[in-house]
Amino acid sequence: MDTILTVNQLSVFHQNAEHYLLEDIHFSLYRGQVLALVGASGSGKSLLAQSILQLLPDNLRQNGDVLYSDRQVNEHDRGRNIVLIPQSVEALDPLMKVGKQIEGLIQAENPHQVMLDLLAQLGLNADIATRYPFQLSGGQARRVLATIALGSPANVVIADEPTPGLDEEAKYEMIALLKEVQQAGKAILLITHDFDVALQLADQVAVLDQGEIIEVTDVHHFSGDGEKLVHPLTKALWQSLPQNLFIKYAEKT
Ligand SMILES: Nc1ncnc2c1ncn2[C@@H]1O[C@H](COP(=O)(O)OP(=O)(O)OP(=O)(O)O)[C@@H](O)[C@H]1O
Ligand code: NI
Repeated sequence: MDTILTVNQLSVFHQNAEHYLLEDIHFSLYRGQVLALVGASGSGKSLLAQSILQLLPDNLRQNGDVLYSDRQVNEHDRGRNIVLIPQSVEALDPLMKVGKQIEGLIQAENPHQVMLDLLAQLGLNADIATRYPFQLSGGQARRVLATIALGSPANVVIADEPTPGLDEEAKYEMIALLKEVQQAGKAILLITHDFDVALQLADQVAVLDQGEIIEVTDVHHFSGDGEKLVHPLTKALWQSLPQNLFIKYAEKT
């Protein structure tokens, strides 16, 4: 398969300390693939996204490799080759109309038309383009964020916690939006602590624990008793899903 993003021996640490926040991270993301990165709160998921995007806070440093198409990622890749779906519309410019912000990302001869097509594709009325971010409903906002990923020329999309605090319906809408992004041929690094969302979207799942990746595995390995999973924590994660607790209970009775 064709690798689009490779992370190799990546570490992130405090400027003045020996302590590692991420240690020896390695994985590959293939063209058109969804890799879910799961892990508990504080395990380092967002830091990993920031280090891939070269956006770490000033007090942190990184070393190791982040390769886009076999060369080191740099700031110019941001937005062009690798794009972040922000967690909320708060990441948008509050003073600029939504349509202009989407258009700004589109590299096509007629960005306005492409923007209108994308809105229509996602079931949004064209007048959304004339609104400011604060004038969007929650559902509209999520779709606008998805247009950012679809409109950008980037082949790699990083989605950091796209489904926090959403009710079931909104969660499934976000999953459907991300599927559209994937069908557009983009690779997605899906960061989530909602393991259920990861299983619905991902081809591969990487499990992060205290700054280290303990397992990268095919999503199909999450089946049965988890006998194809290697690390005890990965197995525990699988077995803790509500539907699996039910299976265990049913087997015992
Ligand atoms: N700028 C920083 N300086 C020092 N430590 C930081 C900084 N940013 C994050 N950390 C620490 O790094 C660890 C990983 O944080 P990170 O935000 O990546 O976690 P996460 O897995 O995304 O968690 P969540 O699921 O809650 O978003 C945490 O212990 C956090 O306190
Ligand atoms: Ni986070």
